Amino acid sequence: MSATIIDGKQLAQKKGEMIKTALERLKTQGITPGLAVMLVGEDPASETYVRNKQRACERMGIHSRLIRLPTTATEQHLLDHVVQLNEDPHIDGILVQLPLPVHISTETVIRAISPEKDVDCFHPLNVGKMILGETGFLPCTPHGILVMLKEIGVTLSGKHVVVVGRSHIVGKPVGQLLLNEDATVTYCHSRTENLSSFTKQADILIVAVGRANLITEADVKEGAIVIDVGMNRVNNKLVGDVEFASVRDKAAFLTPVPGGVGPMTITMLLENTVYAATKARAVMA
Ligand SMILES: Nc1nc(=O)c2c([nH]1)NC[C@@H]1CN(c3ccc(C(=O)N[C@@H](CCC(=O)O)C(=O)O)cc3)C=[N+]21
Repeated sequence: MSATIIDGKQLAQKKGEMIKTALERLKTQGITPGLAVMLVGEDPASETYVRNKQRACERMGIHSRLIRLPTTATEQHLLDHVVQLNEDPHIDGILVQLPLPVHISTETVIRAISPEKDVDCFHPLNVGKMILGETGFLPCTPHGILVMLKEIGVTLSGKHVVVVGRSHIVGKPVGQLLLNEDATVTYCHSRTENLSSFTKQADILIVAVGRANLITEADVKEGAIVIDVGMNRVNNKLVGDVEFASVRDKAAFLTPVPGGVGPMTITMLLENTVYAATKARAVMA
């Protein structure tokens, strides 16, 4: 069997059209949602991601503002900017690109972002609401994955989802989102013993570790759905955490890297920005 490749780029475009319609409606009410992105330092991967986010905003007609700070910026300096953005009526969403330099506390900076403008859904208040299944922001990458799974029409209720990785940005929240969809969720991570014995049980395998080719065909059940969240640069080429060529012959569905989860992440960020704007300005999108 050769897996159906889930085209994240195409799906992101399709969802993008819907967001565009909402934006046009907002425009007629004189509203242009605004997103502020803060980038500290010069990490080349972060530069690429931020550029992609900005381009997406431009394409959609979302006002975007990039705030660049040098690696040497102090935590207070960053916090001052966050406070300013919290109060800025033109800004509906604030995203602080991670990772931050080690001398800055990520936790402190994220807590400083107004929960109403937290389009990443990283603030503890929004994380809590998400876990409780309350309405509000959903984290971008996990939400993008959920949308992909819904698009292929899989029933999530009762399915065994195995998540490899427990980061605050992908692993932990994606498991919680799928738990809310009545999936049975197993978390694996760097300390898991006999990883393969778990991954082979997965109906849906989500890999978000950051290690090229960690998962091979031997780790996957025949007919599984495999979602690859990895972004690894190997010999100047972007590859995921899943060995694409071999897993493709065993899985029923597989997401590519690039062109899978990445583009969906950006589209969900735009959706959150529009959501923030409609909430803040008490209008219907
Ligand atoms: N506060 C914060 N929010 C984030 O959402 C966030 C972050 N920090 N730090 C880093 C990760 C990573 N991330 C990606 C987004 C898009 C692509 C993406 O568009 N990828 C393209 C390829 C990009 C390329 O060519 O390098 C693709 O997969 O097709 C990748 C990775 C968001 N993150």
